[in-house]
Amino acid sequence: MTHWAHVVLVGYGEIGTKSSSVRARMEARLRENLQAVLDDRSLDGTVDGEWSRVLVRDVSDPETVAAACAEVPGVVWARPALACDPDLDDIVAVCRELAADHPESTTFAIDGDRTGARDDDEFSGSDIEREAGSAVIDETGAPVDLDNPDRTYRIECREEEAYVSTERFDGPGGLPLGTQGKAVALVSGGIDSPVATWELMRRGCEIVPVYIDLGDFGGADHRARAVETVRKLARRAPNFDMRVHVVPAGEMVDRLVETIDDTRMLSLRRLMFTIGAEVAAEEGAHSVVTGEAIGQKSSQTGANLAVTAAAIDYPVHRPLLTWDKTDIIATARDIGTYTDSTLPVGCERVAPNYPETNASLAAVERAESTDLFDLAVQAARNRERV
Ligand SMILES: Nc1ncnc2c1ncn2[C@@H]1O[C@H](COP(=O)(O)OP(=O)(O)OP(=O)(O)O)[C@@H](O)[C@H]1O
Repeated sequence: MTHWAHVVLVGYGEIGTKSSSVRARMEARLRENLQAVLDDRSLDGTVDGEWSRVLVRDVSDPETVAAACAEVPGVVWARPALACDPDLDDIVAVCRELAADHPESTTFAIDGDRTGARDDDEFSGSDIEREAGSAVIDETGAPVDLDNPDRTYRIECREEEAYVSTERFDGPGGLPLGTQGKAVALVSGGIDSPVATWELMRRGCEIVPVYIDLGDFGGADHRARAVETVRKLARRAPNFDMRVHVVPAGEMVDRLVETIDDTRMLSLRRLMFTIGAEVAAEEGAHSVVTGEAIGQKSSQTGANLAVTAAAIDYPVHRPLLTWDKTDIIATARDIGTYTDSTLPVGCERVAPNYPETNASLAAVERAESTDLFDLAVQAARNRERV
């Protein structure tokens, strides 16, 4: 009787290219983040570490655990697998087991590897492929298709243990969250800013989410939408505090609308960046992130992006700068923020009738009174966490 256990294998990409000390640190962080997601979702599973692999043991629902792992930054793929002794007969027996639910009239391939030290007379990766292949044919009668198989039996035989899997969940790649410092993300709850926030998370940045309440020009439903999109993202990082910093900026916006006309939207953006920079200074973040894309709106022409970023000394990161809207929407759907982002919210227009598309920094600055920036900083300091 072959003994096997349900596990989930987790593969990562870029972490593997790091020096051994960086890699050890990143792997440890990834393990911690994965365990936090499983615990947060009350899924059975203990994250265990092995060289160049992260493995989840003691799982009772391998598919759900693998799907959850595949949501975590740094993960390239997750596979529900059966683990057995690194013995050819055992591996073949496990393949037979998995072949029991081989879908009818579908083709297959075996992709087998053997790693680690072994004697010359021991079995090789090709032996695994040949023996496992015959077993699957024997069980199912299914035809082999090495180029475009419907199902691949992936077998990894290591020194200590072998793993057999037929299913793969693709992850987001990137780096483990918490390895690249903190970034302030300006989150409006629209379609773009949650995607931009996610891009920074995906590259390992801890996020300080900031929603700017525009007073009469914003509204409770606007804010609820922003908070809900951040909550969706936070499910992927429950061991980080992603409560939203809500900045009460009604007075600042009223003053802006009273005093500035054509260049108002650029000044609004500059005030938002000022708020972002103030929060970044207080929270120890290295940058401010927005969902802006070149040419998407009048305030986002190339010239205008330069003018708005000049308001602060912190770098303004715009990960969606070159993305087309269709790609942004596809990612928003993928990460689960799209539905909340598209809830209709009523809000008054801050935009003037003829917004400037090609402003000079000097012209924008001339129209701005310094008390506007004081109001921005004050609003940032009066923020609340929700
Ligand atoms: N009320 C707000 N609070 C925080 N950040 C905001 C707010 N409004 C806009 N931003 C930031 O400024 C960027 C550009 O603003 P814009 O008016 O184009 O946003 P939007 O269309 O309302 O939302 P999104 O860009 O998220 O789709 C946003 O991507 C976001 O980073």
